[in-house]
Amino acid sequence: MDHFALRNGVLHAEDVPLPEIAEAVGTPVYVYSRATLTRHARVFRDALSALPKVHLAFAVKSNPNLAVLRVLGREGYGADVVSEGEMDRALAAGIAASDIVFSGVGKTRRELHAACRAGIGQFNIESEEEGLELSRVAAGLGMRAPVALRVNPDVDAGTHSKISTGKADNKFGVPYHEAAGIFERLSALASLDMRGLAVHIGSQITDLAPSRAAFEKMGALMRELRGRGLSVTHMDLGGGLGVPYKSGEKLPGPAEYGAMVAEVTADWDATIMFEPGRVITGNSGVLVTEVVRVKPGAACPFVVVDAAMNDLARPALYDAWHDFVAVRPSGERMTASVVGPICESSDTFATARKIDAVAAGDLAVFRTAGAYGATMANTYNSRALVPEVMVDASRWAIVANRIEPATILAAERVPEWLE
Ligand SMILES: Cc1ncc(COP(=O)(O)O)c(C=O)c1O
Ligand SMILES: N[C@@H](CCCC[NH3+])C(=O)O
Repeated sequence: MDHFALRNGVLHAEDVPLPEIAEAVGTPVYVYSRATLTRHARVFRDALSALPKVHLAFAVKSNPNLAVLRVLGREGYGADVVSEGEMDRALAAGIAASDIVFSGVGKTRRELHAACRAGIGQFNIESEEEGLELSRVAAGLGMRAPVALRVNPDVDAGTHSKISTGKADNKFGVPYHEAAGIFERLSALASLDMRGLAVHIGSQITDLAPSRAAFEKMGALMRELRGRGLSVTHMDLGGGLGVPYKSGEKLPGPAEYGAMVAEVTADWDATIMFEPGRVITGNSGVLVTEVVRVKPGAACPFVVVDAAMNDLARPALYDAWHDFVAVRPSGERMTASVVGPICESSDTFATARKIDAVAAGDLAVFRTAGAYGATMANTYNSRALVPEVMVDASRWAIVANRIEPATILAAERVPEWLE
C-alpha cells in the first residue's frame, strides 16, 4: 500500500494533502510517512522470521532524522552507525547502546573511546590496525570490546560503482584470504571479544545472486574459524537490499531476500545481524518542490524547480532516477528536463523525460527520497538546509527545521586582520 497517493486529484501523505504542508513550511521540504516506515520495518522483520536469532540495526546514514530513529527504535530496531554523531543520534532516539553496531573504515581514536564508554553492542572493525587500536582503547577503560571483523569478499554487487563496497579494490573490510589469520591474531587480545564476522557488499542491490555469493563465502570463513577452535557467534550480513525507484519496477523484495538468507544460513548456528537502510526508509519519503518556471530548451523545455542537487544529491552523484510527479496532476503529459537552480549542469533531476505536465507555481514531488535524501543535503550556493516533516495519519509535524542561509552566515567570522 502506498501512503503517498492521490485523493480527489491531490497527492497526499497518508491523510494530509501535500499542499497543506508546502503552504505552511515552504518548499523544498522532505515529507516522511510514519505508516510507511512502520510497515517497512515490520515487513523486513517478518521476512526474516524463519531465522532463529536475528538482530536488526537500522543503517542510520540512510535517514538519521531523530523522529525516524524514534519510530524504528520503537519497532525494536537497533542502529548501525558510522560516526560518533550517528551514535549520539541513535542514543538520543532511545535506542539502547547494546543494540548499536559501529561500522566504518575510519573510526577515530576519539570515536572508539566514546563508543566503548557508551557500551555499544558491537564494533565492526575493518582492519587489523583498527583492532589493535580498539584493544588499546578498551584496555585503557578496563573493558572488553565486542567485535566483528568486516571482511571484503571480493564480490561485485552489480550496483553503481560509487556505492559498491565488496570488491577487492574497495576500501572496505579486510581481504578475504587474510581474514582468518587476522581474526585469530586479534582473538588473542584480552581486551577484544572477537565474536563474529561482518560483510556488506554495496547499496541498492537489485539482484540477490551477489549477496548469496558473499554470504556463502562468509559461511565458509566462519566454518574455517570454528575449525581453528575459535568461537563465532554473530554473523552480520549488512544492508544493501535495493528498492524500486521507477513506478512498475519489479525487484526482489524482503521476502525473497529473507528466503535466500534462511537457505544460506540454515546450519550457521549464529545470531544473524542485518543493517538495512534504504529498504526501510527509501519509499517512506518524498521531496516536495515548487516549479519556479518552465523555460524553453534546445530539445525540450526545462522545468526549473526550487529543489536542487544540494537538497537531493543522488541524481547528480549517481545518475539516480527519482520519479517526478505533479501534486495536482491534470492528466496532461509533457517531455521535459527537470533541473534545479544551482549553477552547474549536474543539477539535473531528469533529462528529456515524459512527466506530468506542470507550470510555474505548481507543486510536484520526487518520490522515493526517504533514504540518502535529507541526510546528504548541504548548503551549496548558500541555499537553506532543507526542512523535514513527518506525517502520521491526519497529523503532521516539522521534524527538522529549515536552516536559513542567514543562520549559517551568522556562524562565520571575518578576523580583524582581514579588516
Ligand atoms: C556498513 C553498511 N551497512 C549498511 C548500509 C546500509 O545500506 P542500505 O541502505 O543499502 O541498506 C551501508 C550502506 O551501504 C553500509 O555501508
Ligand atoms: N548514498 C548512496 C548510498 C550509500 C550507501 C552507504 N554505504 C545512495 O544514495 O544511493
